[in-house]
Amino acid sequence: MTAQILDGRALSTALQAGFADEITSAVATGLRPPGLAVIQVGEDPASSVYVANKRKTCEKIGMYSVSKDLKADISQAELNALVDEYNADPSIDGILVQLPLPAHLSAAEIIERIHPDKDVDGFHPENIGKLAIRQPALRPCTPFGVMKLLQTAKLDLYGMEAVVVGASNIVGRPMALELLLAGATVTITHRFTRDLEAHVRRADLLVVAAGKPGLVRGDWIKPGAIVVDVGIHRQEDGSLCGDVDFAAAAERAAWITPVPGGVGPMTIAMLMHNTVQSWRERVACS
Ligand SMILES: Nc1nc2c(c(=O)[nH]1)N[C@@H](CN(C=O)c1ccc(C(=O)N[C@@H](CCC(=O)O)C(=O)O)cc1)CN2
Ligand SMILES: [Mg+2]
Repeated sequence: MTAQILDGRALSTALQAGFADEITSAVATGLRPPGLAVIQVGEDPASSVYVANKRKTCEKIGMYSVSKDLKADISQAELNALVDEYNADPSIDGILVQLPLPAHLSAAEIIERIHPDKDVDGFHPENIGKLAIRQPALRPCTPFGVMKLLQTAKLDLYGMEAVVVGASNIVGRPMALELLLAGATVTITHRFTRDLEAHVRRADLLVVAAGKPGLVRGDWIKPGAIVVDVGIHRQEDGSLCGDVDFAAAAERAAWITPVPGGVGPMTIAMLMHNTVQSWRERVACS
């Protein structure tokens, strides 16, 4: 078997075209465009690539974006004050602080500081709580993007054995909540899981977000499974790879996401989705 590709790059491009049309039409009628504030602290090279992609995408679809590149030694109080400014700014619909932050800063504190209605990353406890109890919310972009990819491929997850590898606040945990909402039977594995291979072997749907290149071997994949790889690692030759041995996994899986071109571009598409959603609600109320 050779797996069909879940093409996140193509879907992201299509979604962006839809947002661009909506924004162009709204602006033509005199409405302001959606506004996104993108904050980066320090110069982590991978973060700089992602932040540049986010800013470029805003420009491409006609979204207003403000960029703040802050020195790595900025204080928590200064960062909080900047978020307060954007919380109060009526031209801004979404605020994102790129993670990870330097060690002296608290991600939890800054995430809670962002107004839940402008939390386009969907990381605020209010938004995560709403996701957990099936209320409408701004949803974390990576898991939301994975769901959009699966829905677009018309993959019905109802009753499936879903295994999520990794329990981070930004991917693994909200991913498990999304899959539960979609009717899957969900297992989350993590660093204390005793027999990862046994869990992976019984997965009809496997989502791997462990941050370890090549962690999941191709021969662990259940024949016919859906494999979603959230990992991104730059190799010595400059190429990118995921947490799953792609070539071997693609021999057994029915569907698989590539790295690059799978989940990464969907994260950006859903960030645009969330910002447009926040903007729609704000302009409708103004
Ligand atoms: N505030 C946030 N920080 C982080 C998030 C997040 O959603 N919000 N997620 C990750 C990084 N991330 C988004 O910020 C992200 C990762 C990867 C991509 C992407 O487009 N990847 C491309 C390859 C890009 C490359 O050349 O390196 C792909 O997979 O095709 C976008 C966003 C952690 N931090
Ligand atoms: Mg609210």
